[in-house]
Formats: sequence, C-alpha cells, structure tokens
Amino acid sequence: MQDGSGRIVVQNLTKNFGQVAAVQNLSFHVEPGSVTGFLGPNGAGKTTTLRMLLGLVRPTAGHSTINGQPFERLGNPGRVVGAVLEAQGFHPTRSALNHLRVYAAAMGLPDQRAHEVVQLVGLGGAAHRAAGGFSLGMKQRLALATALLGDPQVLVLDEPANGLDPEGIAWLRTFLRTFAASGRTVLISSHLLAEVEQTIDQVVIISRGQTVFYGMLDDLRRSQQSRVLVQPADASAFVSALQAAGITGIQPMPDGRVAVTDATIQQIGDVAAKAGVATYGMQEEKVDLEQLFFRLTSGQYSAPGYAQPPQQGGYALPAQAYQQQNPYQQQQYQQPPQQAYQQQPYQQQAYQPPPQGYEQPYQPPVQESSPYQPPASDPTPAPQQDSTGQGGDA
Ligand SMILES: Nc1ncnc2c1ncn2[C@@H]1O[C@H](COP(=O)(O)OP(=O)(O)OP(=O)(O)O)[C@@H](O)[C@H]1O
Repeated sequence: MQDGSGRIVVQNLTKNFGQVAAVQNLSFHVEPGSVTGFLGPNGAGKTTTLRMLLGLVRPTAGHSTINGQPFERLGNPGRVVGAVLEAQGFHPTRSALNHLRVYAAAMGLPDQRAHEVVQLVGLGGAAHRAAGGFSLGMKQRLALATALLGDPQVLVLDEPANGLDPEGIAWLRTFLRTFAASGRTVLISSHLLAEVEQTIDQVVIISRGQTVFYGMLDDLRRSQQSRVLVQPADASAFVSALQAAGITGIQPMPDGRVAVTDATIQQIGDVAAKAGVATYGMQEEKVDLEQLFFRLTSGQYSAPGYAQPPQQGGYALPAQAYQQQNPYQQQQYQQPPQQAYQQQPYQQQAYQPPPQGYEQPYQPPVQESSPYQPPASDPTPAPQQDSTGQGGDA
C-alpha cells in the first residue's frame, strides 16, 4: 500500500554496467514540500539513479521507493509521479496541444486538462505549432506539461533547465517552488549548481556514483571556507611566524602571496607585526558555492568508476579523495545554450491543480529519449512507454 507521503527514499542503490560502477551505494530521502537538487558532473550517475527510481533500469543492489512503494507497485503512478528524463520523443508534425491530448486520452483525462497544462507551462501561444519545430527550451516545457497532466504528487525532472533561456529558468524556479509549497515533492537533477541554487532547499551531490554531500543547501553554504591572501615582504619568515602562533592553514601561492585559512585578518596582522614581517596587502576571499561544488566533485569528469562489490549496511560517505583541487580556482560558469527562436512572452502562472474526479487507469508518460516510432497505419498513435530502460543493463 502507498503511504501517501510523497516521500522519495533511495536506499543503498547500486548499478554496475559491466565494469562501470555508475551508481555506488547511494542513499538519500526527498521530503514533500521541498525542492531537492540532485547534482553531479557529467557521468556522475544522476540519470541512472533517476531511471532506477522510475523502474526503467534494474538496480544491481539496493532499492528505491515513492510513497513507500517501488515505482512498479504504485497502483496509479500517473497520479503519483510526473517524470521528465529527456525532452525528446515528440511526434514532429503533431502540435503541442494534440500531443497533450493524446496523452490525456491515454490516461483517461478530459481534453480540458491538455488545455490547462499547455497554458500552465507558458506554451499557450505555441499550442498549435508542430513540436518538431520547437526549440530545446520549448520541448522542455512541453515535456513538463506532459508530466503534469495527471496532477502528480511528485515531480522528477532530469536537467529541466537545460535549454531554457534566463527568463525560462526564472519561470521554472517560480513554478517548482510554488509546486513544492503546495506540499508536493520535487527532485531535479543538474550538473550546474548555479543553475538551480535559487530553486532548491535540499541538495544531494554525487561524484563517481557516490554521495559527497547530502543535506540542506544552507548547511552547505555555512560550510564554505574563506581565506586571507597576504603579500608579505618575506614569505618564509611570515610562514614561520604563523606556524609559531599555531596557525596551520597556510598555503604559499605561486605569485609569492600566502593563503591563510584558519585565522582572521586581525590575527594574521598581529602575528606579522609581532614578528616584524612587513606585509603589503591582505585580502579576504570567500569561496562561493559553485567553487565548493567543483571541489567536492573534482577529479570526476568523464572518468567512470569501476565496479566494487556492493557494500552492505547503512549510508556511508566515500573516502575524501575529492579534495585535491584548489577550491579557489576560477571556474567558468556555463550558460545553457541560447535558442535562436524568439519565443512568445511566457505567462507566469502559479501551479493550478486540475479539477477533481479524474480516473487514472493509465501509466504516466515518462518522457524518454527513444526516438518516436509511429505505427505505419495509424497517423495518431497512442503514446509509447519507454522500452529502452533495460538497454545496456548488466
Ligand atoms: N546503458 C549504459 N551502459 C553502459 N554504461 C552506462 C549506461 N548508462 C550509463 N552508463 C555509464 O554510467 C555512468 C553514469 O551515467 P549517467 O548518465 O547516469 O550520468 P549523469 O550524471 O546523468 O551524466 P550527465 O550529467 O552527463 O547526464 C557513466 O559512466 C555512463 O557512461
């Protein structure tokens, strides 16, 4: 039986694709009323985890539940979970509205719901345009509309900001926060913390398929270190004076400055003055959240882990092999790709649940990357369920 909590539980999930350990002993909870960011660099294992959560990939070990049940055992999944794994798979010549009407019909929903959700995601002005001509950002909106058809309690979105312009990102942020504020559950993945920083409350950061941080975003913010950059006249005398004063967070910089992490400007100034070492400048520098994210996930990029025997027992943080990169290193923020298409001004709409009384006999559509395959004889086919989920399963 479903517990109706809207809670997502991921417990010791592990997935090996042959020698590739895509997800290793991953555990976290997502509570209703909040937006949780599921973050990690490319190849960290985010999509694989979401696919396991949605019953599209069989875990090597561990399990996950929504409302206390594995996805496969949700009696009315369309009412419980709306999911977008990739904004693809639309019939290229079918209009956005007709796409939604096909899915609404398959789910036993009235046509009216298709009209509601197309407005809800700001695609009202493009409702009669063929989805094949949509920009990536518009496809994201259409995929989100499809996921919302069944008025789900839980939203699971893989990289939902991908392709959205700054206005679209702001719109998505407002939408998801309003949705969560209504007591629902939102889990969104991203490889860019900056992209979702203002949207999320809780954060699960993974690297090489393992958790490197799991907690409230505010706690992550509080854990940020600052450092003081000092330009001394004599670096070695200055370092000796700091060490004699019991200050150990010292890092000489290639440009002759010395970075100090465990003392205030005042303390450092006092030590330098007492030791008679002249200083030509001191500057306090804060590590921003994005730099912290890079530090936590450094060394991960495109280097798959290798399969380990699944660990038994509870949640375990991995060894801190991630702390090697200088957290102060400047990283360039990547903007999502801009779309050339000039979109109609999108209407900002708060989330509106549909009228009650729908029957939901059908599985929810999970937007997937499998190319659309129209049956030869039927120009208006029913929506396809993903059949590629077990592909590559080891
Ligand atoms: N079907 C598969 N067969 C073999 N390896 C796979 C398969 N699916 C994923 N992998 C591997 O598992 C690892 C995790 O991939 P996954 O797509 O889950 O990462 P991700 O965090 O979603 O990355 P991105 O941000 O690039 O989407 C990668 O090394 C990937 O190559």
